[in-house]
Amino acid sequence: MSRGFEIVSKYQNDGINIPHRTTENAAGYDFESAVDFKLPSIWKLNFVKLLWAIRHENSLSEDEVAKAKAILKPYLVPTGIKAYMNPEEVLIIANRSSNPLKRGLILPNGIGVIDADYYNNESNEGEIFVQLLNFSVTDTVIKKGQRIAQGIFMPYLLADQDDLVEKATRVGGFGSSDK
Ligand SMILES: O=c1ccn([C@H]2C[C@H](O)[C@@H](COP(=O)(O)OP(=O)(O)OP(=O)(O)O)O2)c(=O)[nH]1
Ligand SMILES: [Mg+2]
Repeated sequence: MSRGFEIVSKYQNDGINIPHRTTENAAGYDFESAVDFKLPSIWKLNFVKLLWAIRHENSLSEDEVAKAKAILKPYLVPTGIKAYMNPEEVLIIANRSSNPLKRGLILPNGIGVIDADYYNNESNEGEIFVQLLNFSVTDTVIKKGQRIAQGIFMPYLLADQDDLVEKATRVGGFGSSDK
């Protein structure tokens, strides 16, 4: 086995491009968005009211809480891509440097960790998603095919105590191993 990318079944006929490097020595394979989307600016949130309520222990209405949660919740950008790799390798998803500068986009998880056993998992076939938040003052529009993040394959090391805990089989992502 080696490492590489495949298109997830449901996107087979959607014109998805396999992640690619743009220059000879680029470390990152650029991932494109599989959809058009608009990310609202987080400043649409009424921070003054929110802070006032927290400071003065006034409770917010259910509507206000729901709106705040919706705006502050990271958007999961589908890529239509899955990645296979050797067991002791990982794919690190990192932001593009131009994202915060030009588009106000950050990865709220810092980096994304794509595990080798995420590939072809039973719940979503191992589709890679990129978490994004828009901290700029305007909404950001991203078109299908626009590059949104980069993936870097890396080897990882095991700790001496690794065998002490029995390992489960991965069934999905985003908290699927929570008890
Ligand atoms: O930006 C990301 C981060 C993770 N994942 C997928 C691949 C990864 O293998 C899986 C689990 O990620 P992680 O272990 O970081 O998240 P978790 O919250 O610990 O979820 P789990 O309980 O499923 O391990 O989710 C993505 O598609 N994009
Ligand atoms: Mg995990």
